[in-house]
Amino acid sequence: MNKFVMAMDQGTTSSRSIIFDHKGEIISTGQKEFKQYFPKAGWVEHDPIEIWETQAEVTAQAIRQSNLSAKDLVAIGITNQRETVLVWDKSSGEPIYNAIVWQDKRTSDYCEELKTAGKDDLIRNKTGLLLDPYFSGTKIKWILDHVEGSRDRARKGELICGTIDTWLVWKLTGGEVHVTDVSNASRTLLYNINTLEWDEELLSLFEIPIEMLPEVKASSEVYGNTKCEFLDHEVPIAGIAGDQQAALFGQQCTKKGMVKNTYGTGCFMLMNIGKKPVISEHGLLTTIAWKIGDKTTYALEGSIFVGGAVVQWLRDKLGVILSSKQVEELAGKVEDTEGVVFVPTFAGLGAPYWNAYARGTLFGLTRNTSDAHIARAALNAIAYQTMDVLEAMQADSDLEIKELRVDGGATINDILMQFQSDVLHVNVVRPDITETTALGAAFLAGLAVGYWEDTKEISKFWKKDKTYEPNPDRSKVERGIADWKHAIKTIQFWTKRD
Ligand SMILES: Nc1ncnc2c1ncn2[C@@H]1O[C@H](COP(=O)(O)OP(=O)(O)O)[C@@H](O)[C@H]1O
Ligand SMILES: O=P(O)(O)OC[C@H](O)CO
Repeated sequence: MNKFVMAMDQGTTSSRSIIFDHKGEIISTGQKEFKQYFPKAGWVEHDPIEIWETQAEVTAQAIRQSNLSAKDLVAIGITNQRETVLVWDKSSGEPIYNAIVWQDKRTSDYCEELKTAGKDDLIRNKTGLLLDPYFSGTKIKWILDHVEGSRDRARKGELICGTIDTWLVWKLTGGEVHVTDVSNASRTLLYNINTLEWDEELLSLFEIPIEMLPEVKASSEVYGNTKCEFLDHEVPIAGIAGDQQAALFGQQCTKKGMVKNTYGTGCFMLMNIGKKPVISEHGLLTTIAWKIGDKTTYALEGSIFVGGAVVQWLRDKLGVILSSKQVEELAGKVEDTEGVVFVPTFAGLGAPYWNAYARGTLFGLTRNTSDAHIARAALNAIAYQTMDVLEAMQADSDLEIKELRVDGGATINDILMQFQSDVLHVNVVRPDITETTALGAAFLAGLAVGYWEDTKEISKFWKKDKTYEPNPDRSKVERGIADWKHAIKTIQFWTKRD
């Protein structure tokens, strides 16, 4: 078939557009990093215009590179960094404030207030989430509280809001379509995952006018056609999913009990739990994986805020490596960390501990500690955090996980992947195409327009690249795990709330 599907993958650090063929293989890719803004300690913002412009640029780039035109695309699927949210003027299209990013902690104190007021259970039962600044709801409230007159304007329907999928669809359709999908809505703290509706009680709690929210749709359907100059032909936008849910779909974890972990800026482990939500008792989130037709699939999720970002920190702040790739060479200079434990909680502790105030800490330094030990400890920390989440997931689901499918930028690192398998004592399997997030969005879009018939057809495209098998000798790894658990307890103890 001489037609193709494009996925737009708007991530935390870069915008990507990828064209796939009918076999799910990559034809071309455009990618561009954009600026991160850190206006205060714990605050993270993106410029929505830069997000849109980089996405437009990489889309044009991917089309150019493939020698195709927009006419050759049957559909576009959108996948996005989740929870990051913005508010904009409906008539002018101007954002009224920067997008507040998922990593941003400015609403920590407000979340604590709500916890003290006993709102945890209400939130958990309706949304599957927790009171943490990670999610969009308190960020929207912050914008409405701080941009003068904005709440009134929102009530009058002059201002609208959305996560990044909503912003991109709105821009792509020339301001005509204001929608999101269930997977993104389920990250806002405002969406009831049982009734599949915006929840009035929560909207009133956060003082967010319903008029400003997008319409919530399935993850695989035609939302509208593109109307923008860099695409010389109208293309249906036919798939939307948050990036971690898209990766679950791209990894073909379509059966209950299947699990994937994505190693990007953060790490996100998701388990397909089937057609009914299960509320976690071990610090995980319940979220909507996707909705296809009238069938909603749910997932349990463990969100780790700092994954590959610790490698960026070694590169950009510590300066011990020049590129992320070099971390493997540096860490490979030593056999182990010599007792150094690095807990890189630069953005608070996520699952399963949830402590928004925790900050990064290095333990066990000696006169012999070198940059190589710290680099190795940084990689180990990614694996240990994943272990904590997997333990919680096994406890919640009563399932023993035998295989972990992995993807994302950091899975290229053999030291990390082998250590991950050793620590978890399960096979870690990396697929041929590690761009599973984009692939998942492409699948959702292609299914909606009949490019692929059903999930059975696309399941054939998942191919294994490499399996990392655990080392049977666990003596050394057990010692490291004990040190890690001790470090996590110490961090919780040390954390100050001023
Ligand atoms: N060889 C490597 N070893 C470990 N981490 C790496 C390596 N190469 C890239 N990374 C990390 O992977 C992340 C980028 O992965 P990606 O999937 O593109 O993330 P995102 O979608 O969050 O932007 C960065 O945080 C980077 O530091
Ligand atoms: O952009 P990523 O890949 O770092 O993903 C971010 C997550 O969606 C945050 O929940």
